[in-house]
Amino acid sequence: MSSIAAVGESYQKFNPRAYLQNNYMPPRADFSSEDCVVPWKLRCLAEAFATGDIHGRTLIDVGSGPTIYQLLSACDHFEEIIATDYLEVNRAVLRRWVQGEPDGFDWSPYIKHVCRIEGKGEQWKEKEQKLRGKLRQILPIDVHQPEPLGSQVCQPADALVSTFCLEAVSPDRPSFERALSNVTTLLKPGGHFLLIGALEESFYLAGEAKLSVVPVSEVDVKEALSKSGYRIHDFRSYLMPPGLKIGVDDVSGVFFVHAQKKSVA
Ligand SMILES: C[S@@+](CC[C@H](N)C(=O)[O-])C[C@H]1O[C@@H](n2cnc3c(N)ncnc32)[C@H](O)[C@@H]1O
Ligand SMILES: O=[N+]([O-])c1ccc2c(c1)CN[C@@H](CO)C2
Repeated sequence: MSSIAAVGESYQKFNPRAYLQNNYMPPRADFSSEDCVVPWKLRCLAEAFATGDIHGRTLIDVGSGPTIYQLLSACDHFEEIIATDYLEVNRAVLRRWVQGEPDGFDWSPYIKHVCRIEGKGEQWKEKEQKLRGKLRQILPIDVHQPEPLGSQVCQPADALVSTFCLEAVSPDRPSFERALSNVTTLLKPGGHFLLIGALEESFYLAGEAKLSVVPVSEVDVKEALSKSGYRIHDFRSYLMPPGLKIGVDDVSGVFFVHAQKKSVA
């Protein structure tokens, strides 16, 4: 079995609820301290969109998983947001959230926090409804395919977001770079890409699943982006404090990149 096929096989055991419990509940989701990793991620995204440089008709989120936090600051700047994931179990979690089904994960602390740091006086229920209204497509994706969205005819998006996907689904660095190149075909020239990921991580747990991760450094990420024809506007790193190393992975830190796909020269 190819190493990429092995990755796909390992994801069959991925448990969304366990994944959310591990990464999106306290201690990693502690909104009382700006030093905590989840507020840091939300601030990076809010500040990137607050520049006003990133806007348009369509934004695609690559490898959404069972989470929506990564779209909260985007939803004011795009008419349509397309979420994507490899697993139906994750796409179903997102569909249930969009439909407002009661038994899902409680994202309200995240929505309240983003409304607070955006400082526009927006009510959290307003932002929740706005995102639900814009999240119109939840599509299957495979970043290892040259056309990651397959036959779904999608005109290139104005922007991409992707959080903790590429390194978590690539068996090695060449595969990581190819996946980035593949997803870049989804983005129009001049389009913006907001990428968040794990630094120097080799595995993470999601219930029964133990997923392999290709360890990447800042330099690796910058090199991959440069090879795929991006200009980097902003690159930030967060060092995972010992108190947030809770055994669910061996992540050393988190990176945030605001990159722009060069227009054809
Ligand atoms: C670590 S999770 C990231 C979830 C979410 N974006 C976040 O910020 O927590 C990685 C996601 O990549 C998805 N995935 C697995 N294989 C993939 C592939 N070949 N192409 C695209 N996504 C894939 C998984 O289903 C999972 O939802
Ligand atoms: O600290 N965090 O907020 C956080 C959130 C999600 C994830 C991590 C850390 C580390 N592992 C990745 C999967 O490779 C998923």
